[in-house]
Parts: sequence; C-alpha cells; structure tokens
Amino acid sequence: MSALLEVRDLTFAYQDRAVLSRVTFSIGTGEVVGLVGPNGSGKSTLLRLALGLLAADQGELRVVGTPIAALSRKALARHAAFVPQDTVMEIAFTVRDVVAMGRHPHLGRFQPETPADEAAVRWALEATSTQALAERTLQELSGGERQRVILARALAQQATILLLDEPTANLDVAHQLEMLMLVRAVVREGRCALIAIHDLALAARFCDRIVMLSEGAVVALGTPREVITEAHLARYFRIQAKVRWEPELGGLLVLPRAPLPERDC
Ligand SMILES: Nc1ncnc2c1ncn2[C@@H]1O[C@H](COP(=O)(O)OP(=O)(O)OP(=O)(O)O)[C@@H](O)[C@H]1O
Repeated sequence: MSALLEVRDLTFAYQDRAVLSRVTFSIGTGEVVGLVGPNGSGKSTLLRLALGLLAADQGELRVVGTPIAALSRKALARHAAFVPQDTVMEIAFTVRDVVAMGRHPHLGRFQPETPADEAAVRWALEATSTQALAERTLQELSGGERQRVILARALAQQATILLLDEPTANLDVAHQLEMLMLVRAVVREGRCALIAIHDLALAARFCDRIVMLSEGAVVALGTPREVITEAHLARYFRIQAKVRWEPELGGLLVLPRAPLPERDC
C-alpha cells in the first residue's frame, strides 16, 4: 500500500505555544483515517499544516511522495482538498459556481473552463447527489445539503487526499451517515481521507485507522478497536466510558458515562 499522505516527525508552535510534537503517521490509498483528541489537542492545526496554510517548525508532510514545502499553494491544492465544518459565503454563489471553484487549482489565470473541467463538476454534482440543487445558492440550502455541496467542491478538485475538519458536526444522524458513506465511497476509488472528528462511535464505524492526539502528541495509532478503549478515554479524554466490541455489527459501541476528576487521570 503506497502512502498518499505522510506526516513525519511534525512539530509546530504558534509563536511560543507548542501545539504539535513529533507527530508521525501515514495514510495509504483507499484508507480513511480518523483524527481524534480532546479540544485543543492540535487536530485543526495538523490539517492546516497539511493544507500548506501553516509551515512546520520541524519534520515534514509529504503528499504523494513530494514534501509540501516544495509545492506552490496551487500545486498542493491539486493533491489535497479541504472540507471544513461549515462554510459561509457572503456572496450568493450558485451551487454549480461553488463546485466549479474546485477547478481553480487546475486553471491558469483568466483561463475559461474546459470541457474536462465541466465534466469534473458534473461528476462531482452527481457523486454527491447535488445536481438538483445546482442553480440554487448556498444560502438557500440546509446544513446537510451545504455539506454535500462542499464535498462536491472538494471532489471537483480531483485531489487524491481529502482533509475534513469535523464534517459532520452540524448534521443530523442521517446526514452524518450519508456524508461519511460518501467519503468512504469516493476514497475507495484511489483516494484517502483524514477526518478530524469528535464523535468516537462514528469514527469507529467509518475509519480504518484512528490517530489519537493528546496535547499535540500521537498517543495511540491503530484500528478503532485498538485506539478507542476505555483506558485511553479515561487517560486522554478524562471520561469514564463503556466501550464494547460488537462482533455482529463489526463495530464499537461507545457510551460516555461521566467526566473523571482531574486527579484520577
Ligand atoms: N491562530 C492561533 N494562534 C495561537 N494559538 C492557536 C491558534 N489556533 C489554535 N491555537 C491553539 O493551538 C492549540 C490547538 O488548537 P487546534 O485548533 O489545533 O485544536 P483542535 O484539536 O482542533 O481543537 P478542537 O477540538 O477544539 O477543534 C490550542 O491550544 C489553541 O488554543
């Protein structure tokens, strides 16, 4: 399995606030990896480094074998696409316009869309079942519809790496499932995804592997069953929880029960 995204010994501080410390992991073709950790553990910062919005102090990130420091922002955007938690746009762009923005990394300055760009936009609208929304504006959509459109924009970008920051946070349960099933389906076609996610049960259900961060360091890395354990939740999330492996479901049931007092951790 070849690595599409490699994170090696990554260390980063905002001025003098150390945030990430020697983070190392990689993601292969076809893999969905969940990034979990308490608030402030560095998940969004890691995604911003992978998008080239921040520069590492030490270590490096490689996309499809190339260090991102060697890529222009535009070249990096041809490899990695971002799906944020929520997207607000001041201007009333139509859904089609928003999805077509995913083509910008492929276009020269002032270059009009080519038939290939139009085909990529059409495909992304179809893959996310958003064709029927194409002429509506983003403001007119529900949260679930809007997230599908933002995923469509990322797909139109035709990047091999999808970086998602809490993509299901504002969605109801049905739309959460729909969103993550869609990510799984598109990843199967030769991509990979790194998803920062707070919902541990969803992470366990949809991710092949989980990276658990605490205070900017990787404290556990492996299958959901290896990482989402009662001991790890007590130690790093400071909660008492029941975690059950359900062989029939092939998944984990995660029941948070009570916060633990600081001294018990
Ligand atoms: N622009 C910034 N300048 C200084 N410190 C920042 C900045 N952005 C984030 N931080 C700090 O970096 C640390 C990690 O933040 P980050 O947003 O990466 O965590 P997170 O794991 O994504 O958190 P959450 O689960 O709450 O979204 C936090 O202590 C935060 O206060």
